[in-house]
Amino acid sequence: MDISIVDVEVKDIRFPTSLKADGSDAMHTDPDYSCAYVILKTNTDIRGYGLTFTLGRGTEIVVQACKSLSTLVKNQKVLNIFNDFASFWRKLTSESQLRWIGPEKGVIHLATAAIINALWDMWARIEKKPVWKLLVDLTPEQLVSTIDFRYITDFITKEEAIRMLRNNEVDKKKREKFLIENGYPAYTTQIGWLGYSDEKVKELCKKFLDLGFTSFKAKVGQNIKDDIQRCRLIRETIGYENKLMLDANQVWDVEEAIEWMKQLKEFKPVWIEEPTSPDDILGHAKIADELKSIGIAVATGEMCANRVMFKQLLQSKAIQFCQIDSARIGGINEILAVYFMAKKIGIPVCPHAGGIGLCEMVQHLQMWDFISLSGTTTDRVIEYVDQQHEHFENPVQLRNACYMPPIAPGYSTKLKNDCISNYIYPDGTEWRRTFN
Ligand SMILES: C[C@H](O)[C@@H](O)[C@@H](O)[C@H](O)C(=O)O
Ligand SMILES: [Mg+2]
Repeated sequence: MDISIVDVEVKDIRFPTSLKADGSDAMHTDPDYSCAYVILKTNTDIRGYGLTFTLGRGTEIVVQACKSLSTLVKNQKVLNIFNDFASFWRKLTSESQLRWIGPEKGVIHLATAAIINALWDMWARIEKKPVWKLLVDLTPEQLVSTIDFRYITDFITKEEAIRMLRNNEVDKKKREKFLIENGYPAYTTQIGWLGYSDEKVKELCKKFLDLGFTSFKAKVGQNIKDDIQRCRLIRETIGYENKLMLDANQVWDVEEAIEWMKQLKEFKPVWIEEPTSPDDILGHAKIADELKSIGIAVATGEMCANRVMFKQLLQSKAIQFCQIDSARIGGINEILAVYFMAKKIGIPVCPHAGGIGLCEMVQHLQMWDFISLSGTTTDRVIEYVDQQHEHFENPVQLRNACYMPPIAPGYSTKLKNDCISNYIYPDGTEWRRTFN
């Protein structure tokens, strides 16, 4: 039947995570994990649920941006959108008045992600498949037709992307079976939030070792002495047979990043994440170049504005690990473009997750990548943080430190009704209690 979007609801959902320093890093010392949550209502029972991850006060601005963009979605026939998704995506990101406050970056692009994520959730619900399976089952032509290649054709073309998918079609079924049986490897950042005490860090390292984790990420960047002490503590607990990654969340200048990391080299971090401004492509390239000789790679992406920035980061070999974020750039359509570019240049994608709904979403994308595009998990892991999953109707499932493929239709983005009534800001029950 003809399904049309008749209404768009947008909600400001926040969790008081700063109270326990959950999620804290050198730059974001008191984050309240939050999201702008979008519900697309249709003339049928079918809905689409999407979100973008934000922090605290910023959420109200993203919510407003979602509302402004929603006029472009309202009264649309969903089949028209999905039959020519790239054109619809371009319409959303190119609206003549709204684009001025981007374009394709910042608040307006976060809002685009929330709406686009809701559309993919709806599409998967209509097809009665989880998003990863929807992506896997689309023909190469259909999948690539969802991507707007504007600004990246100098690096990758539609035809090349289709060819990449074709070349990998042979063993798709085998890989899907493998994934269903074994899941996809995860690493945890839970051990290393900057505001945690040493005792808590140690305790969490042990907890996640017991759960079978072999890769861990810790926050650094506020104070070198503390970093050395913290890294020593972590290495003493997890040993050198496990992997350690470090994350500075953009606090350093370029030279400072290089000097700081030289002082942490004895701890053998696999990568330093976000060593400097997310916009400084040449800066990242310089850091990567300088740290290569001491075996430390550079990773970034959670605040990379769009596919153009990713293109340049990849082209200039400024990163050795590409961290897509399901809520930062304009949703799945644009993220697929980044996966194709990363594949072309041979850089592994290790998604950023942890924030509200990010683990739930990125698992779908990385599973699609494994089955349909890269065909491997070598040098690839999905971030995992054990926070706020209980609020989702279909939360992530981990077994032996691996994400197990979601089964329920959709993008795993639907929040429970209770969660909304408790955490909607500022009137939710939990917030009223906190204020009192
Ligand atoms: C404020 C947030 O918790 C960030 O620190 C977090 O997303 C982090 O950069 C990460 O890589 O998980
Ligand atoms: Mg990070």
